[in-house]
Amino acid sequence: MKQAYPFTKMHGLGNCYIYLDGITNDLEIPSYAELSRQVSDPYKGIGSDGLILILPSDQADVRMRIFNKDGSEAKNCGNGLRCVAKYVYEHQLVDSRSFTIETLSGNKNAEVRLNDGLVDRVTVDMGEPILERGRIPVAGGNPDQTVIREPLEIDGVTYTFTAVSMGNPHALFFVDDVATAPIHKLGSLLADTYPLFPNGVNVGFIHPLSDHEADYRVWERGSGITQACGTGACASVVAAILESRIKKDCPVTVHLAGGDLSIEWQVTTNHVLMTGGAETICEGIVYAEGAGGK
Ligand SMILES: N[C@H](CCC[C@H](N)C(=O)O)C(=O)O
Repeated sequence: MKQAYPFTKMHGLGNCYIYLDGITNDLEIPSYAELSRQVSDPYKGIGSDGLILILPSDQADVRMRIFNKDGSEAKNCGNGLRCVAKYVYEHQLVDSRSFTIETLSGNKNAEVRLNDGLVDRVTVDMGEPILERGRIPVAGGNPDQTVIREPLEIDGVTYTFTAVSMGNPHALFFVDDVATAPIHKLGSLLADTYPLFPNGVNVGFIHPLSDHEADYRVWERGSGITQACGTGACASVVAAILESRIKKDCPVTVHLAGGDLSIEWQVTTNHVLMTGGAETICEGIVYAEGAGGK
């Protein structure tokens, strides 16, 4: 039996999700994975990169769960966190401009900036990057070591990548021009079922332009090419610093297809700060199977 659920469609630099507010409304949905596949479909659904749930939390001010277009659940989502922060502030679900959001990769501190009473920019402390091979994870090798400039041969061509997790895994390939990056070839091969990445991987391409600027494009695990990836922008700056291509501890403007993010890997805290916009596109009602979500 289908039930009607209020939704809000939001985007962070064009990385759009369907948001369901499980604080204000009772969500009884048998499968969030199936709902994500349904709402993400541009023809039979609403059209998005996935589904994000805003839920009560017993360890933070609110909780975020994020499902990719294919229904897989991820542990973090930078663009999603900024949109969740905008939503919960503007709907008075939090009572301060600074608050915490629980994710499967830990609690994240968010701070919103207002313009005429609405949130126009959000800074999220994305926490410390995870660099150990076994925790990213990347298969093989020494699980305690980092993965920096690792060779990967595909069809007779040797690529090199650096791997970073922001709670979700990223493989970063450095290129001379993101417009000619092998995003389809490597993204479609590596993102979801390649043995080297047991949990899949978000495949990113970064072109450092200076110590303070970089171009970045992404093929996301579970969603394919998206306009932007917040965790990926964080991971790309970390990878560029690990490869000594840019200096640590200064904000880097990362140019993504859908817009810019400011990313800073702080020396003092070892945390990565992400600052950028969040937009509300529309609100509506989606009809989905009801009863008992998980
Ligand atoms: N596809 C990602 C989740 C969404 C991350 C991205 N949209 C962001 O803004 O960080 C994964 O499976 O790890």
